[in-house]
Amino acid sequence: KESRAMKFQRQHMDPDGPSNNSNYCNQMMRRRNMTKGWCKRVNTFVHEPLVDVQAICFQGNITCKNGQPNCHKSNSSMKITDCHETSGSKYPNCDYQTSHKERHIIVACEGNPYVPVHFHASV
Ligand SMILES: Nc1ncnc2c1ncn2[C@@H]1O[C@H](C(=O)NS(=O)(=O)C[C@H]2[C@@H](O)[C@H](n3ccc(=O)[nH]c3=O)O[C@@H]2CO)[C@@H](O)[C@H]1O
Repeated sequence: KESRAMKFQRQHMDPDGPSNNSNYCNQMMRRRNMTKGWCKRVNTFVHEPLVDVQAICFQGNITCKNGQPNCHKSNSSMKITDCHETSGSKYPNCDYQTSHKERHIIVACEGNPYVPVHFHASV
């Protein structure tokens, strides 16, 4: 069974990306298994080293939108790609808009070791 930490890495980590093509999201959403059963509507990939994203758990602690106390905001902005399902997207042909950005990211952390388990938002 996939751990929540590994699920976070599968869904959100791409240190070597992004290849600058507009098809990045269509490729990566399939490759990372987020188009099975339904098209995941929104997903962000982070293009920073895993250790830098794991370090966020020890940076700015903030309350999550859902009231949980275990969210953390990155000190610095990070290279990310936001994937948003297009209006024309129809399962199983999931279609995404690819947007490369630099943003501070907010993750939720859990466990021992205390690691990211949920991508909350980018600001
Ligand atoms: N405090 C917590 N502590 C620990 N765990 C917590 C906590 N809170 C939730 N979980 C858990 O996380 C799991 C999960 O999948 N939550 S999810 O909201 O659906 C994920 C969102 C995110 O993947 C994506 N998104 C969204 C925005 C964006 O910019 N970029 C972007 O990628 O869209 C998804 C839907 O929004 C679920 O098991 C929930 O229990």
